[in-house]
Amino acid sequence: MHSFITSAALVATAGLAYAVPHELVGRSTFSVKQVAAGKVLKSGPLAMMKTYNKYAKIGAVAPANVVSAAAAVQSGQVAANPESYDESYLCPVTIGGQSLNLDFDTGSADLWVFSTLTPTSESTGHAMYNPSTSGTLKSGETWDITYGDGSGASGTVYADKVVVGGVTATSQAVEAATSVSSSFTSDTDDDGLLGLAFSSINTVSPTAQTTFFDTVKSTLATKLFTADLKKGAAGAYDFGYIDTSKYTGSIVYTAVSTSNGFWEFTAGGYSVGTSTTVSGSIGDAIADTGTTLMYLPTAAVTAYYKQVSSATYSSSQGGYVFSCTATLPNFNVAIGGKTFVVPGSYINYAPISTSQCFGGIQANTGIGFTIFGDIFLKSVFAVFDQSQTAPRLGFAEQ
Ligand SMILES: CNCc1ccc(Oc2cccnc2)o1
Repeated sequence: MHSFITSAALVATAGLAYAVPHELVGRSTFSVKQVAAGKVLKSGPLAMMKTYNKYAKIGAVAPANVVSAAAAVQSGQVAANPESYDESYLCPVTIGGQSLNLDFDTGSADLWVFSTLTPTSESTGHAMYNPSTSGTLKSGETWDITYGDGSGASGTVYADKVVVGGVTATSQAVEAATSVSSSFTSDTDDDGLLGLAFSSINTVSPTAQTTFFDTVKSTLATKLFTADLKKGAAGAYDFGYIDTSKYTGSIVYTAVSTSNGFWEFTAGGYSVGTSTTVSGSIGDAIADTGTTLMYLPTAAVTAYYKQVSSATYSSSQGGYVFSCTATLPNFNVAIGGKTFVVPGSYINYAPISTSQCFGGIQANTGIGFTIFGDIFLKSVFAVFDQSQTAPRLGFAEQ
């Protein structure tokens, strides 16, 4: 049981003079936020530091052990800056004190970067990690990754200090690229990826490495991170806490299966536009910040574009396209018993000609599961939560 009285008592026993907090003088009753018995908040030292800081002006000084205990508890926030058309979101990260912009990807588990080991013909225009400054080679370890869009990279592995929004991994596996595919070379905003899926799908061989989140999670105030992506504007990833100002209503949680290494869950019924007819269930899906679009079961895709008169499947473009002047219906999906709305305007992804636009909803044919990519995630506030006995996903309206 953690309560204000306890903290005040602690201040008293610490032999410190303290005035009765002014907001309590003369009051006979006050309420204190209770924490369920037995739920030990990792952020107890943080709470104490806040008390000491609050009364520093009247001389309260935190004992050294409280300072160090609080320092061991981390949390932080990093901006998620959209590329054009929100193709991906890039976040500033320092590696061995060197700054790179990385694509945070909840659909993969490798932290890899352009490096001084990448051929110049493949790395021109990118920030590069130089492992010789402070990196420690993980001898004999290599990596090789291929993504759903066919892009990929490979290389060798170092250990170095990685800082994300003030959260520090003192010895994080940093995968330095010795080869990258053309779509990475040409995307000069993107200096690599920071995987946030489960470490079971990390590609380093012979010794799989932990993701940045798995490396730091035991030091976080709460073992979770949140994604607050936005349409055409900077959002943020928060590590170690939930910022309640970033969403409206309540967060609903849904169970996660980790057997494929993804943040995999079961999405419920869907509907198109204002129609309330639930047209069946979406089913098995992953929450993937590293995928730009939504890839849904063909039945849902057909139902959606049936309501867009100019829509047609373009085999040359490899997806559904429609007139850029089309008024698109919302796409609604139930998760954890709550219906989330993807605004129709979010589903006009980008122009492909003077008159045709490419759909933000496409079919999951050949993928094997549904992907809720950035088109969905920028419509919600998402919680990637390992603070409970089993991992779970949380979603709220933003
Ligand atoms: C667009 N191709 C290059 C590129 C940027 C980010 C990624 O990585 C991906 C691609 C698809 C799914 N998940 C991560 O590839």
